[in-house]
Amino acid sequence: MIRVSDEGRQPQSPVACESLCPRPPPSAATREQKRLPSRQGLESSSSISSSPAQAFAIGLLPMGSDFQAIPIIDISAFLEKIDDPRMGDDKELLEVIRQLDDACKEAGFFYVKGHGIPDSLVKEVKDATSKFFNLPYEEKVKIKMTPASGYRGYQEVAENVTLGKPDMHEAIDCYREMEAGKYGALGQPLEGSNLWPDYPSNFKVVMEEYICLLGDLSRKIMRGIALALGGPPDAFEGDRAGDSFWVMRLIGYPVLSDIPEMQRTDTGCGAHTDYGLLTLVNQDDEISALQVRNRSGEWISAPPIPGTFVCNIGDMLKIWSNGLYESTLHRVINSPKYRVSVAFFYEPNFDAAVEPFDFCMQKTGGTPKFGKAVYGEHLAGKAENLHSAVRIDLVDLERCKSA
Ligand SMILES: N=C(N)NCCCC[C@H](N)C(=O)O
Ligand SMILES: O=C(O)CCC(=O)C(=O)O
Ligand SMILES: [Fe+2]
Repeated sequence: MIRVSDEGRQPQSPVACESLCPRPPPSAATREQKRLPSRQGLESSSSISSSPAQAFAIGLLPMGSDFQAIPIIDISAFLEKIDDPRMGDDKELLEVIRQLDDACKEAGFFYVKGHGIPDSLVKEVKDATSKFFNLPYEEKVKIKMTPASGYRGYQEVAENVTLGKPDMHEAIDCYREMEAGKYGALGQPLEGSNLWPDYPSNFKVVMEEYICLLGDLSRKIMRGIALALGGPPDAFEGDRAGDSFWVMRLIGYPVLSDIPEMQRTDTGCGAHTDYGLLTLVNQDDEISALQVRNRSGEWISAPPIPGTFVCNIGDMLKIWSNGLYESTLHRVINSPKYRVSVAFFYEPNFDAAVEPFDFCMQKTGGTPKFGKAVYGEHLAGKAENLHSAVRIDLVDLERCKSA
């Protein structure tokens, strides 16, 4: 494990971030770039090639594939330009957008490198997470997640359930904080302040800085995805995800032998799709346990690659793209060593109405493949299922214990 000092650090804010640091409204110049780069530009950049990957981009092959590995995309050139109104004819930017389009169509998963988040911060986040999970149980439950905490805080092993089966991980869940009453009865169950542990002492500062930077990085990647879909760069801004109801899960996967036998199941996290727009996973550097399912039903490994985040598409992007992009099933297998992973979910606005974009419908037969969803309803449905399942499992466990 990398040694990181616990000294309090001040969040540096090189960029303005939603919900933690106020962002200035987009300038007139930014607003004007709507139609750039042109779809023509994108399509001609794809159609000159005949490789299978590029054929996906122009719709010659059926969507999805039996991918055997997750593509890696270097976004460094793209990051510098994606907020620049003159980006329209930039070749490097168009190339990254083409790669994003291929990856979203083929796998729904990709690694990003050259993302600009300092390596030291990426490590510090994992290190603080691992220090917290190393604490005795009594310490960890001081920030226990309950309905009263707005489902924010610490969940112990087996409390999270996927498809009725307890997951072999512990976690801290954080959500974007919202003003009481802002989203009425729908938002009320998730109202509350995030619960931060006292130890390690830099925990809150490090996490808030990280959330701020990952929110901005995600917004930029979503501008690229909007262009890849053939839409305006700000398609996911404003009412859609301009006020993202982000989620962060700090996760620890113990080795099976450290879990009481009667509690054990065979997965760290059962097969699922993510709920929102885009997930960025900061994986343990050493352990390969994340797996992604391809169209043939094979589980393809997404091993850690230092200096990258694993990105994947959520259910709401599948709807907005009218199925052009899929939210791919993935799972985490039990690992031979304690594994830490930090997932940042960049989600739509809590009250975003999600329905297929016209520009995506035009590419997919002209009719909507999905009905309209409200993101907060989708999320509340998930949370409700998870938590009713938790109660049932705990009752069962108590029964086992007393039998
Ligand atoms: N916000 C997200 N995506 N959280 C990821 C957890 C997914 C697993 C969960 N047990 C489930 O069944 O959904
Ligand atoms: O632990 C991981 O690598 C991924 C976790 C995940 O898929 C999730 O929390 O949604
Ligand atoms: Fe996931």
